[in-house]
Amino acid sequence: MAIQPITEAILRQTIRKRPADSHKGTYGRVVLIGGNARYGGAIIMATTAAIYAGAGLTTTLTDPLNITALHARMPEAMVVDFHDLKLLRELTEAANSIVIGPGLGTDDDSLSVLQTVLAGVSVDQSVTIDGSAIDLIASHDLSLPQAKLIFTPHEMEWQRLSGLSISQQTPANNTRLAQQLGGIIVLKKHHTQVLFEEQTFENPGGTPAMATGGMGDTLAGMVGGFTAQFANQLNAVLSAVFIHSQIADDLAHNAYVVLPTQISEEIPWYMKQYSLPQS
Ligand SMILES: NC(=O)C1=CN([C@@H]2O[C@H](COP(=O)(O)OP(=O)(O)OC[C@H]3O[C@@H](n4cnc5c(N)ncnc54)[C@H](O)[C@@H]3O)[C@@H](O)[C@H]2O)[C@@H](O)CC1
Ligand SMILES: Nc1ncnc2c1ncn2[C@@H]1O[C@H](COP(=O)(O)OP(=O)(O)O)[C@@H](O)[C@H]1O
Ligand SMILES: [Mg+2]
Repeated sequence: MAIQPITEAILRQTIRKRPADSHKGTYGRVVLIGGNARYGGAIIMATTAAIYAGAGLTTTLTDPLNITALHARMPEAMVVDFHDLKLLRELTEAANSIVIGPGLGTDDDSLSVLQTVLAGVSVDQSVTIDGSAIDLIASHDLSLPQAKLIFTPHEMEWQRLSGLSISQQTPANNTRLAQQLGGIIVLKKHHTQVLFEEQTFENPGGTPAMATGGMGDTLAGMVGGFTAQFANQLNAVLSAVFIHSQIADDLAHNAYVVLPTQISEEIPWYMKQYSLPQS
């Protein structure tokens, strides 16, 4: 099947005016898990993006070293030590949308956290698997749960997960491996592709001004926020991918580099535009 562009029509269908008679419970409970002692910034950026993307309630499970920093930046988030596996399991089970992996790391503690999360998720939950969580699944050949799975690998992570070297990552090979894996695959690169069943979508936007650590962590948080709010999971993912790079392209008109946290701050303004009736 031909590769389809992600269009603004998909965003207008997805990001709708909020009903007046609604509350934070209406817009989803997102749980984000990641940020070890070395990569605290990754989970702070993912959490920031989920909140700016409109998640109703956001809880982050991370290394205790990151708790003060995260609270200082985003008091909207609830924050818990991810070493408490009992609480991790309880909070994960109560979420609509789970994001695991930004800055999680790949040591034994990170593996226990990931295994606890994967063991506790159910079919109705959206689970976004990013960064270190992709690497751990690939290196330990972990079995995947029945859930609405979304993988967000860059090309190197896709190589580890699929076994396809970057030069072998052709549309036909990617589709075959994506179908074997199941779920939605966001293959991040210049002109990111989103693969779902037999369909492949391509993001028309994106700029090398985005090549800064934390840009993918920000996308993962946006995907968490959008999948928690918007029922059609594929459209939620496509909308997150599109807006993420659209903001960057707009900022890059006048800036040589765009920071991930700058993207997050712009998300609500862009969502508003897509929610308005077309004149
Ligand atoms: N501030 C922070 O705490 C940050 C933490 N990070 C976390 O660090 C962990 C390791 O992730 P990394 O991605 O750095 O490490 P990886 O070792 O998985 O991949 C990075 C390398 O892959 C190669 N590569 C090839 N094609 C690529 C593509 N299309 N896009 C990106 N890289 C490509 C690049 O040479 C790059 O050095 C993740 O958990 C991630 O979330 C990163 O997000 C960076 C920022
Ligand atoms: N040259 C580029 N063109 C378009 N998008 C880019 C470019 N460089 C990076 N990006 C985007 O930035 C993000 C990088 O993701 P990732 O490598 O996971 O970052 P990190 O793990 O550091 O947060 C992806 O969404 C990718 O599409
Ligand atoms: Mg990444």
